[in-house]
Amino acid sequence: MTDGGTAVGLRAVTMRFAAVTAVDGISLDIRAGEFFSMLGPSGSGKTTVLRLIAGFEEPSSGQVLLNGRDVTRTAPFDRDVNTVFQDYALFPHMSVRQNVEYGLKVKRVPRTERAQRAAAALDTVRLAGLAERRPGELSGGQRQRVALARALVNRPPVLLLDEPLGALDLKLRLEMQSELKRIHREAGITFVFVTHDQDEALTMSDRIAVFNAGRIEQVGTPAEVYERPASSFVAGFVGTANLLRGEEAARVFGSPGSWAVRPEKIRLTRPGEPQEPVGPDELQAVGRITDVVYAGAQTRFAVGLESGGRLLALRANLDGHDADAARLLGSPVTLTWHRDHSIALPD
Ligand SMILES: Nc1ncnc2c1ncn2[C@@H]1O[C@H](COP(=O)(O)OP(=O)(O)OP(=O)(O)O)[C@@H](O)[C@H]1O
Repeated sequence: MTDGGTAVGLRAVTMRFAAVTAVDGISLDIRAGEFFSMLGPSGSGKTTVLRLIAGFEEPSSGQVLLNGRDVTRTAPFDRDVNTVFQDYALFPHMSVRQNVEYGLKVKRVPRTERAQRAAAALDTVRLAGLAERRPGELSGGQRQRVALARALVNRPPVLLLDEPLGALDLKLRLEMQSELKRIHREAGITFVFVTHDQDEALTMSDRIAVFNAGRIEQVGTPAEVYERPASSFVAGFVGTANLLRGEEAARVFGSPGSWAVRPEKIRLTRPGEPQEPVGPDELQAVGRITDVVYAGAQTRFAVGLESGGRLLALRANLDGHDADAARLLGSPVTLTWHRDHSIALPD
């Protein structure tokens, strides 16, 4: 299934709810086998797009294609997709195994095959040992795995996941992120994953669509979206933008417009500190530290530039000296970065 064909296609899809345009003319191709994330702030239309793909909504205009077939007016149960929701929606009175088998039973799959497929799905999510428990006897992460197994047992070519990790605490969330990646690899099917968490999208996805107000601002690999954001919105939503505009930008970047540079690309040095030689392709700006945030592994410095504007710089806490970095407030500093890391933005 990783043949790179198109698993899901959207053609100029618009969805209006009374006065609200939730989805505004979106076109998109999701390739078979990819881990595709839809990332954006609350209300940007991600869930609505997922529901349009699942068939829970019919678009006001445009087309939805699954595996090349127009399914715009096809009922959800006639579409080759399964959805995993954030709230799991498990049956509390059934065992884990019964929950997983339920969909197959409805489809009248014979008992032996049902048992085999449920066992395989529970193996995939590493829950084989808990098959006879009820959902109430499981942790949040385990319940999420049951929900996944229940979808995987149908062997859908496309799995839709709506913030499936949203209810988990941070540690469990990180664990489930790598579990989901493994399951995606092993199942070899297309995952369409909705999240508002940029770290989650960056670490898990083959490609990301960044949503803003019902439109897609950029589709690209995590590195493309992070290193080469297509708009100020993307630069700000995925990572820290460090945006300068107009005259302030012109003085630092050498030409007007909107420019950004990622904080970790900036070298911060104080007068008297040993300086690496400044290369011909490096840009520099001078200013004073206006804020210091010690964050353990790294320290975040806000620097008010002499030429106007503010840039954030990150410094890895390599020698532990930043533990008392707050004393550096007000210190003059020089910021240096390679011009390849200057990002010109169209807006
Ligand atoms: N059934 C509905 N009736 C009316 N408005 C709706 C309906 N569903 C969604 N909307 C509106 O459409 C817009 C997009 O909603 P959607 O749920 O798709 O956003 P989202 O990006 O998934 O947000 P979140 O991350 O909060 O789930 C919002 O303004 C929302 O209020």
